Amino acid sequence: MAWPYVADDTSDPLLAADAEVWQPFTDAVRELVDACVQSDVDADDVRAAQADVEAALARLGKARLSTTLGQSGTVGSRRRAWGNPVIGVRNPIAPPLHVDSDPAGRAWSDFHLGPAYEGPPGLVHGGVVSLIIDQVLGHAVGAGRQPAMTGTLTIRYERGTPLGDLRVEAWVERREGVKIHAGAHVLGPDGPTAVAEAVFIVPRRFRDQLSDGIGAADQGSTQG
Ligand SMILES: CCCCCCCC(=O)SCCNC(=O)CCNC(=O)[C@H](O)C(C)(C)COP(=O)(O)OP(=O)(O)OC[C@H]1O[C@@H](n2cnc3c(N)ncnc32)[C@H](O)[C@@H]1OP(=O)(O)O
Repeated sequence: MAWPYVADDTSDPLLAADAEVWQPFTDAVRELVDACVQSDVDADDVRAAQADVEAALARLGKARLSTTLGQSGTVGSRRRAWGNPVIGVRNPIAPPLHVDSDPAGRAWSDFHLGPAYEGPPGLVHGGVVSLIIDQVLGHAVGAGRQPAMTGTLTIRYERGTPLGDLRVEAWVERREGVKIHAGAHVLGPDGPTAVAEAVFIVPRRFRDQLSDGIGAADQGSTQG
């Protein structure tokens, strides 16, 4: 089965101009989400703000994309990730994370999670921890330029992850044919809060793209 991408030949300057428009808007909506969980104004102000939001929704609803953002670009298009819930330029649900990676199969990000991500009191929701780990593992595995999807993700929550400034690190451990074994952890002020093991799988539909050598076990390297 082919990926459901629609051809997107938007030029880089047009993409950059589009990002300049959407980035500040998305930041403002993210602040709106924060205000939604933190504001302590009275009922009249809440109702007035609701009317303002509904007016904005009417304006934005005048035109809609015919596909999701992820489906709207070719494989190389940066716009594909704009709707991503961890890193997306156009997704206010995303914290967002800026993820760095290197070709050796490591990825990392320093990020901040506020009250919109709370699970237990003062702590990050476990599903959000998992979301972030999965994404950054994807960057570590993807740094080897290998299309692969999370097959199995196991997380041990060592202790609560406090809201605030955090770091996530992920790394490829080894390859076994179409399986890529990887690890990750989230670091809080007092050390690791969650530790993960994952198996990524090169999907059947991408296997004909396997470069020579990846088919054999290749311990400790993401280079293919
Ligand atoms: C920019 C970065 C973005 C990153 C985003 C973060 C990454 C993600 O969240 S991806 C989304 C979440 N993951 C998914 O939706 C995956 C859903 N699952 C699938 O699509 C498929 O089951 C898939 C691709 C994992 C495997 O399917 P398929 O390619 O048909 O595998 P298949 O040929 O049956 O099996 C190949 C090998 O993998 C193993 N395997 C298959 N599925 C799994 C699995 N889920 N876990 C572990 N091993 C598996 C098989 O046992 C087999 O091993 P062996 O060769 O030793 O017998």
